[in-house]
Amino acid sequence: MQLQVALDVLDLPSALTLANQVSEHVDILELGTPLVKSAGIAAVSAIKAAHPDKLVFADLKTADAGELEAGLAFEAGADLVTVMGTVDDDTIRGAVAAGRKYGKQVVADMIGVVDGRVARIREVAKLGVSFVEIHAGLDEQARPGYSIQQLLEDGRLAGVPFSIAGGVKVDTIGAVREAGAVVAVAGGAIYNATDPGAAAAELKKHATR
Ligand SMILES: O=C(CO)[C@H](O)[C@H](O)COP(=O)(O)O
Repeated sequence: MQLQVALDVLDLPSALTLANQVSEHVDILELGTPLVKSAGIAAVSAIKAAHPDKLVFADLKTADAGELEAGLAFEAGADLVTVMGTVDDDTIRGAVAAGRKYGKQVVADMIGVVDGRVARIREVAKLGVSFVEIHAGLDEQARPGYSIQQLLEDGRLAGVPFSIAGGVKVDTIGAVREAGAVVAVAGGAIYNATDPGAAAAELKKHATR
């Protein structure tokens, strides 16, 4: 299973610093949505230039004009982009068309889908995305009683390639791997750590065990 770090910081210098601290332990460097909104699409080019050996993931969370937005990120150097799993199928198809044009990958982000999630995961998988991100966002995670377990259960049931995002930590990443995820996404568990490099190394150990 690959490990993806979400660089959920708000400016490019902080993102470059964090990427330098963790890159040797991760497979995918994700520019979080707030970073792209704050620093712009040029931040994708800067991270790719600093880490050409890593996959760069632009978490655009595109909701419309899929081909146009995905194309912007691919043109800037992204290897993967996200499109929302809830949006019009043609938006997802458009992003996939851009992926084919650039030889890059599109990921459908299922944030906000709870009821009927397995059925929608199977539908979007048929639209040509590389994998589906089963995701509980930061707001959902903040609610009392949140557990990552339902994400894992839906991943097992869906029967298509999936990643998991939603507060992945050292004590849950083993279960993410056992559920069959192709990628585990970790943001807070890395960027909130006193030593982000050590935190990423520990997660990577559990991701590949
Ligand atoms: O996309 C995101 C929020 O929308 C985050 O980047 C993703 O949830 C990973 O961060 P964390 O591990 O802190 O949940």
